[in-house]
Amino acid sequence: MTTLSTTLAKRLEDPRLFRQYAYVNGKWTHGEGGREEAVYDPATNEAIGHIPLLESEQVTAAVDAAEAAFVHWRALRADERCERLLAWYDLIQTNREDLATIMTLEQGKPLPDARGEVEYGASFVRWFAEEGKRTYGETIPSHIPNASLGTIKEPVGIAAMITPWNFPLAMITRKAAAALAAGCPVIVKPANETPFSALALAELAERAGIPAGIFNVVLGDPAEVSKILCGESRIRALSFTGSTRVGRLLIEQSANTVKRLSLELGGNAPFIVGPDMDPKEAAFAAIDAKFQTAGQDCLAANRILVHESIHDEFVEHFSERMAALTVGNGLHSEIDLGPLIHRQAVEKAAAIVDDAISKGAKMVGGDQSQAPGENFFMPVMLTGVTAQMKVWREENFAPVAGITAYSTDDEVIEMANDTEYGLAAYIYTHDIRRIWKLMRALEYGMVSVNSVKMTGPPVPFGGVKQSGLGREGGATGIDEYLETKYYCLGALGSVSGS
Ligand SMILES: NC(=O)c1ccc[n+]([C@@H]2O[C@H](COP(=O)([O-])OP(=O)(O)OC[C@H]3O[C@@H](n4cnc5c(N)ncnc54)[C@H](O)[C@@H]3O)[C@@H](O)[C@H]2O)c1
Ligand SMILES: N[C@@H](CC=O)C(=O)O
Repeated sequence: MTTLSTTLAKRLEDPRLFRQYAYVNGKWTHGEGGREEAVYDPATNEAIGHIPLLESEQVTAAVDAAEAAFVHWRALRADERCERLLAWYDLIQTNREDLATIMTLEQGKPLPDARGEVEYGASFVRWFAEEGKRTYGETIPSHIPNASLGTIKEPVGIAAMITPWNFPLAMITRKAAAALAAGCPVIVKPANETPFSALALAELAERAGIPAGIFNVVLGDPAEVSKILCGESRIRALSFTGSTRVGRLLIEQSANTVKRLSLELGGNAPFIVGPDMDPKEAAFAAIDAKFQTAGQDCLAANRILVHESIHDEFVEHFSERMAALTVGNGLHSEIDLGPLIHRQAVEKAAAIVDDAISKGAKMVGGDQSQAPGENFFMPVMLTGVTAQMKVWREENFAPVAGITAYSTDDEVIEMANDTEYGLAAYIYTHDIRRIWKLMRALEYGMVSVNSVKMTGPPVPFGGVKQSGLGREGGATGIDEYLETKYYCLGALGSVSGS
């Protein structure tokens, strides 16, 4: 195995958080076939480390380990699991700076954003540590003489998690903490672009006293590993965050084993600005909603729909503010946008911009000769975008903002809903009737009114249409990992009220 890269070695207070192995059954594991893959810092294209690609038997060994460990983990009291999860939470917080550094190096996002993600990811661990103590069943008024009826909640079983590269830590903790709190062992397959955050979480889980076999990280060829996880009948729940394309594939592959599926898929968020808004305030909010994580966010405001009466002023403020955004290596200070994850993402963004221009959109910004490296993409504003353009139809996952004008509420509702996606939508207006009308008519799982920030542990995060199935976080997030067992206790004798 290749040695720790000098960049990382120098930067971490605790170099043991940087692991270049898979983590199976409490052991750091290399690939038995000798296959490995390099992981690159997208800002510099420097290899920051290597990961092993496990053989299929090694992935199956993770399932064996989880199966064996399940017996003990589910038997713990909820408050005992809570304590381990809180210890994990504390360790994540204590090692925040190292975790943020690892994340910036593998994902590219600016260090302050990476610190924010570590906090955000940790917050799910604390939330579910507590929620695990509240997995109540029900008492059901009986319709059967002399019987008592009710439900209890039981862990669904081994849960597999396949996670994306854009939020390499929080997308794991939002799933894993819920499953662990429910009493389920977990097998995580992170994106190969960003495995080191997942492996650091495993190191901290071990230190927190989470037993061997309960939190596993498998690495390998994504299609190969996912096929095994989907086809494994002992894995009872599969939680995936990623593209709708891969989500569809996983649904197909899981059909034979009839698993519980939780899918957090792509988004194509509309950002609607009403005629009563201050165009500057709305433009600044739209900038925040579009350009975080360099636009590589499922919540990114892709289609900005502005009332015609304030459109031109809005566009002016938007372009002024966009021009002030700084693009560079996320490790440097005062950076707003880091690189895209790899060169293909840059090429895809360029193709989306070219397509829009060829169909009549006007471009502001986007002088790519100013890009500080080959994976960087300078932010672009496109005005006059239409439903025929890729920028409207596809999730661009890049700093490309499409803006267009509308004239009536009914028109903007139709425009906003004109997509296969239904994850999140933003509304900016202070008119309560308009807010209510739009909020009810928008076909989205989450609607945020006059606020860019909408997520956090208490929130049922998830989409409708082809943006996914199920909800993560909130009071219901743990249900994705619980089965309801109904019981009927018969022949109890006659008890009044039974
Ligand atoms: N709804 C949400 O909560 C949410 C959150 C974050 C990201 N996302 C979505 O994730 C996407 C970006 O992430 P991404 O590019 O990593 O997504 P992706 O679908 O390409 O990859 C996600 C995961 O699937 C794996 N994968 C890739 N190809 C596979 C295959 N053929 N078979 C099985 N697994 C495969 C990857 O290794 C990774 O672990 C965007 O569409 C974004 O909207 C959604
Ligand atoms: N920002 C999202 C992740 C989407 O890419 C979240 O908060 O979960």
